[in-house]
Amino acid sequence: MENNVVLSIKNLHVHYVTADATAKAVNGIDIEVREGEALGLVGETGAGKTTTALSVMQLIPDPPGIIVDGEINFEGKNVIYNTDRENQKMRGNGIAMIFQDPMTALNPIMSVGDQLAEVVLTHEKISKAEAKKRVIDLLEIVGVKSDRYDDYPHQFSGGQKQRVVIAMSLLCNPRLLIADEPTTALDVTIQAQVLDIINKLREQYKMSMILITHDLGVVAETCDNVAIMYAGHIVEKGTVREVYLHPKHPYTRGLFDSIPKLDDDATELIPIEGAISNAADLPTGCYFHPRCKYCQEICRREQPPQQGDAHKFMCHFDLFSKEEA
Ligand SMILES: Nc1ncnc2c1ncn2[C@@H]1O[C@H](COP(=O)(O)OP(=O)(O)OP(=O)(O)O)[C@@H](O)[C@H]1O
Ligand code: NI
Repeated sequence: MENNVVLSIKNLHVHYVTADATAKAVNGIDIEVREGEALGLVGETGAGKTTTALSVMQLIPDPPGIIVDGEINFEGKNVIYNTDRENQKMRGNGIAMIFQDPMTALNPIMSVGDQLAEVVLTHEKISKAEAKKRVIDLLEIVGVKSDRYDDYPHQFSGGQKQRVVIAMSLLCNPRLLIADEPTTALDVTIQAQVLDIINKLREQYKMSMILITHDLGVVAETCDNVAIMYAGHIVEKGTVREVYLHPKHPYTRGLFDSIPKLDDDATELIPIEGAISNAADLPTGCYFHPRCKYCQEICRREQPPQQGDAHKFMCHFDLFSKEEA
């Protein structure tokens, strides 16, 4: 693998095609994730974050979803051409995904211990006793006591369920964890605990991670790099430090301006003025232009180029570098 790149997405385009509309959910994004790196993927609702994650997992519902163009290379292999069997293997011990709602991952009519053991047994040739031991050990690590092995999902609180799901996603030592708003459904105090667990395990297992969230504070605490997504584009990306200290895209600026203080608890994004564009009816030129207070004629006409090297942004202008100098 070149430079320890675990995941490399190139020029990915994903549409949802229905009888009366084509929603252009992802419109040519590039993402790279290295060994051990945590990348935050941030953007308002409808930006295309989950679609990106599902594309990597090869779980886009088809129909209506279609990967129209691009590459998704995981450990050097384009997963778009995977067979079902290869996908199963990849989801077994290559990439794991944690969904926002833990119940999508848990079977309500099977005890938690049994379903986790089953995950291990379908992917590895080990004995039932060994599988059970692995499950109990991992449940302990995420803070679920072993005497809950035979309990059913409905007997767990929301936070406990999400711990179980985290344990489940790590059973087969994935190289990449995709966490899609893993704490949104939880109380604030529980959120911090769950993030702590994810962080510790990530270090312990040297996992890479893509963390999808609306919460810029969570990204600051958890991630090395950040990608800001808007209407199916990555409009800005770089190290958390660079992007937070020197945001270069008007949209990123807007996101930070909408937060009272970064060290405040209220880091949830407050929507900036105007609504995100309808993916089935995207504007001409720069997709952000209808909401941009710096909009010029060229922005209505032409899609902006990518600027920058390590810190990239997609804009016709470089509006904020001067004021910093
Ligand atoms: N199954 C589907 N059929 C049709 N359109 C869809 C489908 N799933 C998503 N879309 C559309 O694709 C676009 C991107 O949706 P996606 O769920 O990827 O956004 P997101 O960034 O994850 O948003 P959120 O923060 O709300 O989870 C939206 O316009 C959405 O309406
Ligand atoms: Ni989503």
